[in-house]
Amino acid sequence: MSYAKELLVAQLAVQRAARLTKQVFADSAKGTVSKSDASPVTIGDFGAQALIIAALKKNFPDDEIVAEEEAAKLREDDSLAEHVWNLVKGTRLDDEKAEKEVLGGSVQSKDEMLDLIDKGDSKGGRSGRIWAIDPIDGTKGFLRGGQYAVCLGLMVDGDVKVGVLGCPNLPVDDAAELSADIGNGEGRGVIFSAVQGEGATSRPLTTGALEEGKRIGMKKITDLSAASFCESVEAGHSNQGDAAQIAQKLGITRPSVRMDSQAKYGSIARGAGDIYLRLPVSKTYQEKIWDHAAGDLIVREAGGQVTDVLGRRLDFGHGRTLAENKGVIAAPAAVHDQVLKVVQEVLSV
Ligand SMILES: Nc1ncnc2c1ncn2[C@@H]1O[C@H](COP(=O)(O)O)[C@@H](OP(=O)(O)O)[C@H]1O
Ligand SMILES: [Mg+2]
Ligand SMILES: [Mg+2]
Ligand SMILES: [Mg+2]
Repeated sequence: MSYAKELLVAQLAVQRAARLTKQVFADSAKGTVSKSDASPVTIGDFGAQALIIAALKKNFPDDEIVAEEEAAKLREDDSLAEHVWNLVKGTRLDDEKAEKEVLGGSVQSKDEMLDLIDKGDSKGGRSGRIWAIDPIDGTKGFLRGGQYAVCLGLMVDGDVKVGVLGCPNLPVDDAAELSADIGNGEGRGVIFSAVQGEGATSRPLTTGALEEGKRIGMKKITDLSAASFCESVEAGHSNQGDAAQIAQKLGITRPSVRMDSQAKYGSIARGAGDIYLRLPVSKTYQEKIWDHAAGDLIVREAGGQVTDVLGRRLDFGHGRTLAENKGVIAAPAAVHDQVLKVVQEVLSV
């Protein structure tokens, strides 16, 4: 199997980071601060990013990393940094051997943690090995008590080769009904993974990475009117009015399931939902590569097709953003063209 070591490290790194985010999710104080674009970041985002980068630097010291967060806010506020440091030093896998031998054990000091967080500052691009990290995707969902995902992808020369999504609040059961609810938390926590050319799998977030995942696949739909749509919860992230018109034109009567984060990609990849639409809300917003790299590969390896609203494949080689794409349409390969056509009619593109 290709990229076996990368996959193992990525799965374990996501699993460990998700232990940290789950702890923050359960705590009432999430240490939220506002970023320059007014979006939120929490101690969970910082801590998870530090742990993932520590594991990547130990195993692949020469690889570049594009990660969402930076340590500046923590360097300005020592009590916030201390809070994150307590989480980081207290989080390890149960499997001691995997923790030490694969992930490289704990981070040594608060300063090392801050430096690690800042190692995610690569400009990205089309050459070499570059990891994309979203330590908590769907931070707003995370704060609301909804879905969120810990996301990691490896790109080689601009192409996503390995994708891992840890979704602590999705059901383990691939056959569970599509819903954004998190219930009482029982039976929850799943990792979706894919390696290019080798299919996509899911397995419980809590078991060791040595356990084989189960193959997942998109649902085979012939009648689009019976399809279910997945969309963002946040109206500011995707145009919900346009999506409603598209659904209507396709004859879809079921209401969209609104779910935060790349949990949407994972959900359609395992056939719990059918179509994920992310429709541009502004002319200027550029999607970030860490919001899509893992999900794009997982859906394509599960039998789906992912393009932007102009029908172009997502291009991860343009730096930290998907500068040459607008919006996202992810659907089973057999019906993607049909969906794209209606999207273009409604958006007049
Ligand atoms: N105006 C906008 N349009 C599209 N996506 C946006 C956006 N503003 C923020 N986002 C992104 O939407 C992501 C969440 O996606 P979703 O809406 O599917 O839950 C955020 O990830 P983070 O939560 O990691 O910051 C953020 O990067
Ligand atoms: Mg964010
Ligand atoms: Mg994100
Ligand atoms: Mg994030």
